Amino acid sequence: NNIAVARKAVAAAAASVPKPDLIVLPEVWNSPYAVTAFREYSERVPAVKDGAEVAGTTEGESITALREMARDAGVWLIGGSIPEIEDGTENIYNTLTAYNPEGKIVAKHRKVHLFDIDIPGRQTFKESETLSAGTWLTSFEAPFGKIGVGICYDVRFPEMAMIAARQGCVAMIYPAAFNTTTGPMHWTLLQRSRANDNQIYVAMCSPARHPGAAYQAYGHSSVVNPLGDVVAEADETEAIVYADIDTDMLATTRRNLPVTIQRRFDVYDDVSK
Ligand SMILES: NC(=O)CCC(=O)C(=O)O
Repeated sequence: NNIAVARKAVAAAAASVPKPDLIVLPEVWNSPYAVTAFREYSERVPAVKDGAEVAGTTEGESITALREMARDAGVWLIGGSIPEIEDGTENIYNTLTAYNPEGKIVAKHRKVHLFDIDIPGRQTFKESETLSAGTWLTSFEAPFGKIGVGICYDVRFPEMAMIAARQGCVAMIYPAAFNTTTGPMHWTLLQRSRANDNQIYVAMCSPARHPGAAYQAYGHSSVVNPLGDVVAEADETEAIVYADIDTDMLATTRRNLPVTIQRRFDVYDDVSK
């Protein structure tokens, strides 16, 4: 089943030399990516406050498995996302959890921007038919730098990445599942845009394409550096991609092209007005 596949992939990534500090899984890896499946595959996810789990909350089997994967491999893990069912409201969210090498949850993000699009004859999807939207932005501190997270369609909203960069994040990481219509159009462009605008690393991790699936994932997990160069990219088949987060390279980019300190917030009006 999918938990066994994820376990094997995390163990394989962790066994590579040099051993990675951080491993990332894709969006909705424990369920078909279908609005009709989210409730059936949903699980409880512990609450997280100020980077620590709130004691006494329950969790489903995928969360328990993700803890074990992080702990067994001794790595930081962004555990992709799974459908979450919320205690009390029974609302469903598309929820990401991140773990430290002790298997403790350090961040919980609910997809803020729901994927509701209609490109006639090509791609129609309406997450809001069964999902509710998250209401907060999420980042966590790790020894290799502060990491901001979003989920898939969140990458289209530049404000999220800009806020993360301004709060000191060195990377934005998005578990994602674009499709064969919007993937070729925008998958790479969006990552390069978020990276170049903010001079940070940007990574997106996708499920591999599955010929039998109703939703054809684009694949192409990739990593883009602060100059906007693609430094690692898979194709549409199952793969593990590796890249370094080089904070010296990030600093050099910002020194050579100092846009991060040249912004004119005294001239820009508040974009939300
Ligand atoms: N799962 C998603 O949010 C898909 C987003 C997508 O394909 C896009 O084009 O944006």
